[in-house]
Amino acid sequence: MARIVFDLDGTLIDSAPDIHGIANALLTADGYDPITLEQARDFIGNGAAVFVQRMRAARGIPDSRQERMLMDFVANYDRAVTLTRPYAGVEAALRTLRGQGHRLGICTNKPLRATKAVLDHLGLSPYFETVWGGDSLPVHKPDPSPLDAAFRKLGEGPEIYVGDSEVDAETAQRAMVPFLLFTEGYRKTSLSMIPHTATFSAFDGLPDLVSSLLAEAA
Ligand SMILES: O=C(O)COP(=O)(O)O
Ligand SMILES: [Mg+2]
Repeated sequence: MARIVFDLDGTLIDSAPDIHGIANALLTADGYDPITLEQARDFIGNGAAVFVQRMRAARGIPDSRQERMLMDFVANYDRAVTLTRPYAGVEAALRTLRGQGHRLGICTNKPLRATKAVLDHLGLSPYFETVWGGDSLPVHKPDPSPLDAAFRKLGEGPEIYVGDSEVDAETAQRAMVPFLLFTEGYRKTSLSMIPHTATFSAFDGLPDLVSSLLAEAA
């Protein structure tokens, strides 16, 4: 049985529409033009503070506004769940993996409260024994500490990290764990630029991919 840890945004859930919504509420309240959904998607992956920095850069908003905008962004984040959907086949894949005895966790750069709120809203919380957010520790991905911590909580057994981005690939490398790259998320570069053990484009293929990876390693 393996310990399998998942990234969240762009991996298990398509959350960009909700994050786009909070971003534009902040921008328009201050008289700035909204950003596009593509921009919002591109800004996700390094946590809330970097998202707000990238959003400000796109609209020429001075650094002095960072702290206030980040506070407002995070304050609205827990309620930003209504437009978010799991990718096709996610829940069935999680159920299968759990049924096979694997132990599952989350390691995301999303703030922990917002992470728990969206997992609860989508009914996905029961699948995960441990959840680590971007603010669970003083450091976040690509620092491997939260990923290491998630694996420690899941006990013993082979480790696998599943994610969608350059940040996740670097985190897995630094933690020295195999990395499965979901190709349909929010990555910014081509697959060949992102170190990975294997890729997958649909969740119905994930349980078999995990089985073959574990068989190879055995
Ligand atoms: O950047 C974020 O806030 C979250 O992104 P992640 O779930 O892909 O780590
Ligand atoms: Mg991601």
